[in-house]
Amino acid sequence: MADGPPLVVAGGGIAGVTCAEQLALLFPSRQVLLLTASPLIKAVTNFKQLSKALEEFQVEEQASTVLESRHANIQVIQSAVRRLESAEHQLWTEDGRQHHYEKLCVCTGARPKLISDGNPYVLGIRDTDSVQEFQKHLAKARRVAVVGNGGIALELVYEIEGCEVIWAIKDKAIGNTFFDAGAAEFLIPKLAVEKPEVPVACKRTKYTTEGKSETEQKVGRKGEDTELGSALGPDWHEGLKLKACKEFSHKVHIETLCEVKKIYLHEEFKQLSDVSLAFPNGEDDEQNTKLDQELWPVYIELTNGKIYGCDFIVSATGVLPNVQPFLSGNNFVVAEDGGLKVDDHMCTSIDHVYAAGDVCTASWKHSPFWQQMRLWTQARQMGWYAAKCIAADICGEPIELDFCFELFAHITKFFNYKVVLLGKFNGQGLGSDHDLMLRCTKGYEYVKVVMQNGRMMGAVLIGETDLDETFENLILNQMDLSAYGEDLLDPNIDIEDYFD
Ligand SMILES: Cc1cc2nc3c(=O)[nH]c(=O)nc-3n(C[C@H](O)[C@H](O)[C@H](O)COP(=O)(O)OP(=O)(O)OC[C@H]3O[C@@H](n4cnc5c(N)ncnc54)[C@H](O)[C@@H]3O)c2cc1C
Ligand SMILES: NC(=O)C1=CN([C@@H]2O[C@H](COP(=O)(O)OP(=O)(O)OC[C@H]3O[C@@H](n4cnc5c(N)ncnc54)[C@H](OP(=O)(O)O)[C@@H]3O)[C@@H](O)[C@H]2O)C=CC1
Repeated sequence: MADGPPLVVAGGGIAGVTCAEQLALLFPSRQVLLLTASPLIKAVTNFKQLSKALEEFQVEEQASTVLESRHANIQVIQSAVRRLESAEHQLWTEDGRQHHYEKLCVCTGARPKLISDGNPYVLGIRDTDSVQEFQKHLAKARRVAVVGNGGIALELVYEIEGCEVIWAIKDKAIGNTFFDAGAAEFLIPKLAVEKPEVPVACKRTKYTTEGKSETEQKVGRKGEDTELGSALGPDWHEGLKLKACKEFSHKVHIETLCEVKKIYLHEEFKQLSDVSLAFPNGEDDEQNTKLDQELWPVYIELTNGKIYGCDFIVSATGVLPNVQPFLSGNNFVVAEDGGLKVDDHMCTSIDHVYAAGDVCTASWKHSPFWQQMRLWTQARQMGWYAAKCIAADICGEPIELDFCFELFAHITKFFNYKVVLLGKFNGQGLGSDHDLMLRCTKGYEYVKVVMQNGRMMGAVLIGETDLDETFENLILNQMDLSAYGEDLLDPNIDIEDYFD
């Protein structure tokens, strides 16, 4: 192996592992060091490009030895980075060791941004440990409050069974990070019906811990330290028991246009006089009255004046990039959302330090159809592209921004529907200067396209619409579609024949 300081990657999630693997392939005779706080790493397997922008892959939690056996030049050190001395090209890990680097890529992910830190009744969901904690609480729960209106909240309210859910959202409609009110309206009826036994199959990223015995999984988990593991991802809830003690499927009560004003532990709540508790769905039935005469472990007061008792609260309120060990003594430029700012070569503001995945904020001038969202797909793409940029820098070669940053494309599943989001799917950044076209068949599909000057800028496709690839092409080629008018979404016209 060649002499000289190694190429170092910090973080064993999708971004870090993809970056390390790509570096190992690009520089087979150089040492690549992967420093990670978590004992298990996340590897992408069975990667398939479904179309120009949509991709499918599986993610496996693996022991670090599996990665080392795949790449002889990768060494994994399970110890968190504690300090970076960028001027000296060196960093220190928790185990007291010092590591020199030629190039460093920071891929330390993010952690839940909780509405209340240190409250034992407020849980966040990020990694295997936090899910186990959640499951433990849920098993005995009668009522849980979910705060937030993004990906985790959408998944949880649908997946939780046998427990009342109070869902508190800031917005008028559910799922604000992914949907508009129309799509929300389409999805809501699913909360009133039983969950199907067999979830819909959908081509997209999938999360597995296959190939590991239960013992290995236990051994692999971190101990009592407070370090975060890698983020979970698609289908993390599949195979998990998210069922509480009651016999019903869903019982979700949504409180819109409100935030959390205060959280009381039951001792504090008992001291309050003159307060009355709210009932889910406003029902003052016998059962509810009986429930609310009991003491709850925790009470949540909303800005709309209502107070609900519950067993615990899930704060599904977004993430904060894990940047702390890198900031002190270094002049990183940090974006408003707390991420390390990176340019179109994934370079941070510090020489020879790159960043990728949830920890970074893409601060280049974006393509008109792309935006950053902290998602698995983007973590993989950024990790891969960061390695290419590092290689180009070492070899003194130019490199252009990768095509994957041309078009935002995300496949996921909500409420057991396949969901595809393309481009400016919510008219992001377009102001009022855009039109919407809709096609909706209740319980079957919801199609929305965002148009500007006759060109397609984005789309939301819920259900089996088969329009993914055609719309992806129409957004990318910016064809003038004015002449087609409403025909564009006419279900009796085979749109693919027009454009393929
Ligand atoms: C419950 C849940 C469901 C999700 N569902 C989806 C989904 O359906 N689709 C989708 O696209 N995305 C989903 N996401 C988001 C997706 O999981 C993340 O965007 C993605 O995993 C981020 O990858 P990453 O490598 O940047 O960070 P992470 O996966 O968070 O990995 C960060 C790594 O850095 C390590 N680390 C942290 N600090 C240090 C340190 N100081 N030194 C060394 N190592 C450190 C951690 O141990 C970890 O290994 C979901 C996230 C959650 C929490
Ligand atoms: N299927 C998928 O693709 C999934 C993706 N994920 C990803 O995992 C990460 C974590 O998910 P999640 O935590 O749901 O984050 P998201 O960013 O998806 O959503 C956070 C939500 O919480 C709201 N919020 C923020 N602060 C508060 C507050 N103080 N009070 C009330 N609401 C608040 C946000 O509103 P506002 O936007 O107005 O600030 C937003 O609705 C995200 O990157 C997400 O994209 C997670 C699950 C599934």
